[in-house]
Amino acid sequence: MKTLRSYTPLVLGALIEECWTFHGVHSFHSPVSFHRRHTIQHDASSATLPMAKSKTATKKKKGVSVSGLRGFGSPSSTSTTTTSGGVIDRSKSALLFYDFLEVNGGGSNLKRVGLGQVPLPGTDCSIRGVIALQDIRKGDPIIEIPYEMALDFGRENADPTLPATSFLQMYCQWKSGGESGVIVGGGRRKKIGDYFAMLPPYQCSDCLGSTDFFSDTALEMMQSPLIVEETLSRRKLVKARFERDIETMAAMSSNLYRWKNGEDDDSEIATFSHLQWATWLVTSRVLTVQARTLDGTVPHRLFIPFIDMCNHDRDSPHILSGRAEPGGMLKVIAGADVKAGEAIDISYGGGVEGNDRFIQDYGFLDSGGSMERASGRAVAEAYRVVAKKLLSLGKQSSRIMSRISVADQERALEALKLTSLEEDERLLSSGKVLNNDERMALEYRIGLKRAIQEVTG
Ligand SMILES: C[S@@+](CC[C@H](N)C(=O)[O-])C[C@H]1O[C@@H](n2cnc3c(N)ncnc32)[C@H](O)[C@@H]1O
Repeated sequence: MKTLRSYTPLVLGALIEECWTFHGVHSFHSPVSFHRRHTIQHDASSATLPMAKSKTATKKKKGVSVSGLRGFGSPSSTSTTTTSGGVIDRSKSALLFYDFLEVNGGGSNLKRVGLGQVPLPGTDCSIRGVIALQDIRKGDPIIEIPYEMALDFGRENADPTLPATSFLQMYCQWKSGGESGVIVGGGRRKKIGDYFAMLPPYQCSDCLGSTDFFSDTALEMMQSPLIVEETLSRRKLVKARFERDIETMAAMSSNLYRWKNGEDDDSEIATFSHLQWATWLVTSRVLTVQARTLDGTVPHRLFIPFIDMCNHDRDSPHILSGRAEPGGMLKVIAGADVKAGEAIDISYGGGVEGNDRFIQDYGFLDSGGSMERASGRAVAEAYRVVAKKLLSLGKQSSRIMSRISVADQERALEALKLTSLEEDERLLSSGKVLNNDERMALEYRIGLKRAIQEVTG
C-alpha cells in the first residue's frame, strides 16, 4: 500500500522569532499550523489556510460601509454588503458564532472582522470568508484567538483520520443534543456547538471538490496516477479507521458516535461516509501550530475557530502567528494595510504547494493569487509547481521533490499523453462535461499540460 503524504496543515509558530511553514497551505509565526498544508508561524510567521467555496452566486447589492458587528442588535437584514462587494453575515447562526467568540475571549475581533460571502475571483460565485470591518494597519492584529478556544488534536501525524475520529466524536455528541461544552486542553469550551454549526456540513458542496469524493470516472479523467493512488490509499485508511475505532466503540457504548438528524430522529451510528467528511474537514482546515512540551517544541494539529474561515490567496501578505499553549494567542497579523470591506485571505501551504495538493486536500484549484492575476500570467503558479515537480525543474524544495521517484515522475508524465492539450480544451469548451468532479479533473489536467508546455518551452 502506498504511503499517504501528510496533508499540509497551517502552522503557527510558538515563538515570535520562529518561522513555521504550513505543510499544506498556511504558515503561522506561531505554534499553529494547518494540519493539512498550512503552517502558522509562531508570533511572527505567515500562514496560508485553505478555504471552502460555497459557490453561492450572490447578487451584488449597493455597497455600504461597515463599522463592526456590535450594535447589530435585532437586524432587519441578515446581511450587509460592503463597499468591496463582500456580504457580511448577520444570520442567526453567525450571530451565535460571534457570541461564542465573545464569551470565550475572542470578542475583540468583532470590531475588526466578520464573516461573509466574498466574490471568488474569475467566477460569478462567492465563497464564505473573513471580511475586514474597518481599516487595519500593517503590523496590527486582524484576528486573535485564545489558544483555549482552539480544538487541539495533539501531535502532528501524517494520518488525518485520527483527528477526524476525535472531531467526529465531539460533533456527534453535539448533534445528538449532548452538552455543547467540550473539554479540551483542560478547559471547558463554551457553546462549541455554535462553532460546529458554522462548519461546512456533511455532504456539503464544498467537500465534493476534493478527490476523496470523486467518482471513478472523474479520478480517471485526472490523468494523474499519483493522485489517484493517494486518493485510494486515503479511502482505505478511512475505512480501516472506521472499522477499527468507530464501529467497535459504537458497539461498546450506545452513546458514542450517534448521528442524529433533528429532534425526532432515532439516531443512527455515524457511517464511513461521515468519517470521510470529518477527514476532509481536517485536511482542509486544520492548522499545525508549534506547542512546547517536555520533549521540546512539537507541531500540534488545531482547529482554530474564525482563523479557519480565512480563504486562500497565494499572494496574501498576512502572517499567521501565535502560541499553542495555555494563555497564548493565535493570530493573523496584517502584512499590509487592509481597507474595510476587504477579504482577509491567507496563503495555504506556505506558498509552495501546487494544485495536486489543493484538489486532494482542500477541494479547489488555485487559479492564481491576487498578484498573479493582476500580472495577467497565463498559467497559475499552482500548476507550475506541479509541472516542475514532475520534471525536476526549478528550485522546488527538496522536501517536496524527494517524495517523487523518477519512476513515478515518468508514470505521471506518460499518463498525461493519453489526450492532447488541444483535445482537452475542445472537450472543456464543448460543454459536454457536466459533472463538477469531472470538470475539475479536466481543468486540472489542462492546467498541468499548459504548465508543462510553459516550463519546458
Ligand atoms: C479553511 S477553509 C476556509 C473557509 C471556508 N471558506 C469556510 O467557509 O469555512 C478551506 C476551504 O475553503 C475553500 N477555499 C479556500 N480558499 C479558496 C479559494 N481560493 N478558492 C476556492 N475555494 C477556496 C475550500 O473549500 C477549502 O477547502
